[in-house]
Amino acid sequence: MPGEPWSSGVRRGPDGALTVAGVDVRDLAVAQGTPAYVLDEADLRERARSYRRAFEAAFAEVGAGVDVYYAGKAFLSVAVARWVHAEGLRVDTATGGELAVALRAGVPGEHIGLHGNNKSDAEIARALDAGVGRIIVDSLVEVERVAAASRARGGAPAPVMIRVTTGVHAGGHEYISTAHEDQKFGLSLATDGRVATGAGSQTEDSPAMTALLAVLAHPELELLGIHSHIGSQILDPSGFEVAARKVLELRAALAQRTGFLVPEVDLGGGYGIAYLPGEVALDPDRIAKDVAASVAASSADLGTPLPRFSIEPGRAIVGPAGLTLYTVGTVKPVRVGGPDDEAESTIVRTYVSIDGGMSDNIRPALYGADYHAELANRLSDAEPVLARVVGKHCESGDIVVHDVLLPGDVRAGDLLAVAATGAYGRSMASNYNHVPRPPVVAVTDGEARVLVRRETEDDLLALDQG
Ligand SMILES: Cc1ncc(COP(=O)(O)O)c(C=O)c1O
Ligand SMILES: N[C@@H](CCCC[NH3+])C(=O)O
Repeated sequence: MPGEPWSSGVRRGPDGALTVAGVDVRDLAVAQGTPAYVLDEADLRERARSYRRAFEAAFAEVGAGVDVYYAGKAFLSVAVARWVHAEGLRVDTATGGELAVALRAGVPGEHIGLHGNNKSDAEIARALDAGVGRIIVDSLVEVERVAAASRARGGAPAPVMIRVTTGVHAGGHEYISTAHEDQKFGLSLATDGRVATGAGSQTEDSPAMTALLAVLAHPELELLGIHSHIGSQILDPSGFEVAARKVLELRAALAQRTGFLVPEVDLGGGYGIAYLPGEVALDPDRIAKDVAASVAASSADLGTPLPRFSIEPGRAIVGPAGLTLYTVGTVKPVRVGGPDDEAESTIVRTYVSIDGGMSDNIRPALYGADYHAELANRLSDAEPVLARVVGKHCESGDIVVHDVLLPGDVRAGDLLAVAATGAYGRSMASNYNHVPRPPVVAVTDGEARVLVRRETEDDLLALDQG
């Protein structure tokens, strides 16, 4: 330490305690309590900058422009939206709630995109009223719904992208892979026997082509682009190139059919990070160069000029910048294997219970995700034990770290830090067992500042109408 999977501001202080951006975690625990999400601002901003610079440089090299949208679903607060926007990123939102946060942060509407497979009329209306730069349409019915909302406003045509599913399946877990056919997102590129309803065609069209034609048939809509997101926590980048090729083929086919060349292609997010020591995150420079070269080659093959591109990284910007700080409570050795009568071959796992759990990090329970933890308030030379870090919830799957070596003298009152929890931790947190959600505390140049305050029991009781 430091090094992956920790944020770049993590160090061991002279007495062995962790510091983040110059803030001692023991002071943080006293001032903010635990559990607490700790966000290293400089690290987050640097990742935002490096993605933007890498993609701008690589795409400029092949003659294309690119915009980087931060995927707010990973974690969005007003401050984070401001930081990423100040670093030249735009903001991708998935709901009216995320849109509200981006707008509160002062991100201009034209720098915001709105996603969602089931947008409400209110969300569509709010996006149009805010003048969002793009609504990413997820179904054929939504083409009509956005067109009707745009018509009702009578202003400029609403800028839309069509989200397509390319069949490319990438990412760590089925639930976070989003471009295979049998799931709820987007419109398939595969022809499935349906006949196009747009442009008087007699040929069978894919749902994706049908939707593009439907958008073109609506004067209230401006067909801005085609969108593809293939999954999340992707460590093998070849899927991005295959998916991009399929989208560019669709764009060329539409141009051949209608003469309209879609101006933008969004390649989605999904860039994988390191969660464990020894894991290697995708390198933005490498991936940007490879994808840019590949889309340039595909466009040349297809004989179409390059579109403008965009990408939507979430996890890669905020994930490694965050850690969660917990206080250890019960420590319990449990015999988990080996014949009962042969003590020397028995495996003992030490269950280390912390004061949070699946309510602040659902990813291990939901995806089997692995995390890394370290003793944070001190160093110890005690013999390591095989530990499982578990939460306080009434659920045996309430595991935060499946397997980790911790010093054998780990005890109640110690602090544990779990690395790389910045993405999809707070944003997927719940109140299971009426546990209030932890605060998000930013650390910058030796100072700590609360971005999202800790929930209280009063907050929970205030919702209960008796
Ligand atoms: C459409 C879209 N864009 C961007 C993202 C962000 O993905 P990640 O956080 O893996 O970069 C997601 C989530 O997987 C998504 O569904
Ligand atoms: N929530 C997922 C990532 C997003 C899934 C699809 N948009 C995770 O924690 O990995």
